[in-house]
Amino acid sequence: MIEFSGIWVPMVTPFLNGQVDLAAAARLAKHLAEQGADGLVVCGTTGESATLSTSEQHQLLAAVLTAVSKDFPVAFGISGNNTAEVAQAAAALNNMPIAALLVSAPYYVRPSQSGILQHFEAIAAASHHPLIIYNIPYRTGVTIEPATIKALSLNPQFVAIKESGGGQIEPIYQIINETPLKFLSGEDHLIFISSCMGGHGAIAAAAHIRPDLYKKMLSYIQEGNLAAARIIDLQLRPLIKLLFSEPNPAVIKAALAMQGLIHDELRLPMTSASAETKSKLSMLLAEINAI
Ligand SMILES: O=C(O)C1=N[C@H](C(=O)O)C[C@H](O)C1
Repeated sequence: MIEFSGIWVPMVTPFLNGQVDLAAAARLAKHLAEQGADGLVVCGTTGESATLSTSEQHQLLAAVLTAVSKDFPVAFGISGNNTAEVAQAAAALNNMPIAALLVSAPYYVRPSQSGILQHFEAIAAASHHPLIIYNIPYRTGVTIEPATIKALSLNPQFVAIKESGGGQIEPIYQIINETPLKFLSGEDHLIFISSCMGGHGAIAAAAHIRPDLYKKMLSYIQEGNLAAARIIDLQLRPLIKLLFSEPNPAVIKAALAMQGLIHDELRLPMTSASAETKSKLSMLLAEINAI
């Protein structure tokens, strides 16, 4: 039984000379599992999935699934703004041993809440996998309102939500208290707060670096030791801020390159972090013993 809780890492996609670096992806997946991540997401936002062909996405998924143990959960991100195509893409993954699909709202076209509901229902009908709803309005252009999330949660195929709603507290309360969904923060700087509110963890790109610290913070919160959890939160906060100071995943890739895990390469239109950010980054990584 997969627990959709704890600290999941939406993996970057390593590149080498313009190609997906499958060996580095496998190495990174293994490293994150050994460092204590509770699960991985392949082809999330951080995975630059918008620049990957379907065949590259599937090869990447296969490389990651082969690198980790059979019972280690790996979710896969799908998105799109043509419901029939996204449902077809979901159905194509029905035989893959993945833990769940992470599905964002249709981007760019700004549908009504009824359209969003029907989009998710069509994907659920096409898929044999559990689904994680991904609410990220600053990227898609549309918010999945709490009422829509509640309606979707009546279908047990929807198991969790990754909430990146910009930090408004009221929807977080409503989702945690009025739906059976596992609440996973998609706002890395709000993991402490949302977990104190009853959230179940996070899908956090920042947790590429020292996932063990995020897990420790979460278990202190669950034990009611808020003072100890706050110390970790305060320790992580400057790094989280820097990791998102340039378009993600530039700074995270720079950090992983400093750790010797991947090459510091992105696909256009994404670009590498600036030299100034990299010099601040090496200091902050050293402070938390990450390099
Ligand atoms: O890929 C993800 O999943 C995440 N992406 C977010 C973003 O870049 O918008 C950040 C979050 O940590 C997880």
